Amino acid sequence: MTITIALPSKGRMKEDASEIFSRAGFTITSVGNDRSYRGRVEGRDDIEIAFLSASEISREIGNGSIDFGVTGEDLVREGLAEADARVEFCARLGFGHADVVVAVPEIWLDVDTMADLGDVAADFRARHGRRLTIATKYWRLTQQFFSGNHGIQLYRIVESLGATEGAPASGSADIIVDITSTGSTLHANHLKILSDGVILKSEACLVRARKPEHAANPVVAEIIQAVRKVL
Ligand SMILES: Nc1ncnc2c1ncn2[C@@H]1O[C@H](COP(=O)(O)OP(=O)(O)OP(=O)(O)O)[C@@H](O)[C@H]1O
Ligand SMILES: O=P(O)(O)OC[C@H]1O[C@H](OP(=O)(O)OP(=O)(O)O)[C@H](O)[C@@H]1O
Repeated sequence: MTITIALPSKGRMKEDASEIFSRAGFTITSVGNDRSYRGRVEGRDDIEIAFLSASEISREIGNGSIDFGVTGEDLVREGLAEADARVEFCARLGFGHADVVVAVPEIWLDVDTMADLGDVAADFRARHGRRLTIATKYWRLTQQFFSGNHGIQLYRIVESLGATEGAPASGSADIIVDITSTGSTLHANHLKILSDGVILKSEACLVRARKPEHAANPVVAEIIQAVRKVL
């Protein structure tokens, strides 16, 4: 059985992901021309490479159409219910670091923790005639964290597909859940992270779709071991 590994075709993870595989002894070349979305590993007919975007990789790993992928943990956990049952996080690769955080306007001086935010959410309708709104593209992680971990039920998610940090200033939401790496975008938008508001510390991971046939395939273990060795 051929094993398919999906690597980011563009974006911030592309170079680092290919580099790790070449250090691990898998030299990747594109099939056809440089813009091709398929590749191969030199000297290996038992491995295929697919070049996809980081978000596509998390989707394809979820439906099992690829065996391995390199993508952000945030994208996998957001894209997949029961992620740990369906995929294995084989290795954390040390790049693509980003924290998924809850951030509120800096001027909310009395709000520093999720418990404080829970109090705000409970009073919100009485004070403002509507629920607290959260701008995010991380629906699943937000619901798990607010409702599951912190018992906060009174909020409404407003879908944001870009410039999430601008939502409180523009009035389209009260607070946000988004990723941050240097913190400069939050700072520029006068937002602060709650002290216990880090939902997930994400980085690029080697992820495997859990498939029964992998147990009998030595190439699967070989790939995991070779990558772990160069970290
Ligand atoms: N500063 C950052 N901004 C956004 N994502 C970051 C940042 N740092 C690391 N990442 C991680 O990079 C991944 C997203 O990468 P990228 O934007 O290249 O992929 P994508 O979502 O497939 O791209 P696109 O949205 O253009 O299709 C996520 O896992 C995210 O956590
Ligand atoms: O904490 P910081 O270092 O400021 O980084 C965080 C920001 O970077 C990303 O946006 P980016 O401009 O990269 O665009 P994207 O959302 O399209 O990836 C992300 O969506 C945040 O807005």
